Amino acid sequence: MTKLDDDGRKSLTDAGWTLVDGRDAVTKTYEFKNFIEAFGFMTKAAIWAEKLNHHPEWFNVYKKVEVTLTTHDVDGLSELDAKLAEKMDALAK
Ligand SMILES: C[C@H](O)[C@H](O)[C@H]1CNC2=NC(N)=NC(=O)C2=N1
Repeated sequence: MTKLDDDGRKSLTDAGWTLVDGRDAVTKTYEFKNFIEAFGFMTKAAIWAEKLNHHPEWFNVYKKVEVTLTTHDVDGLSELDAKLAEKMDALAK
């Protein structure tokens, strides 16, 4: 697996993901209507994460879910982060 190229990084930031300081990773905070919506999103995202064998770092408080994506295997962003980000954005709609 290789690191995500510049076009891939631009697509992520265009989609509202923010590059993390001091780390090759992106982050986004989703806010839902309530805890059930937030947890429903996490449940669906978890199934996709297993399917892709690529797992988010995330933190949930009530209706907010903070997600950070990076690939430990390449010590930075990879195509898998782009794929999971796209999936999560679709699930959060
Ligand atoms: C052995 C297994 O395939 C790896 O540990 C997978 C699992 N999930 C993963 N998730 C993430 N975010 N990065 C990885 O490098 C990664 N590697």
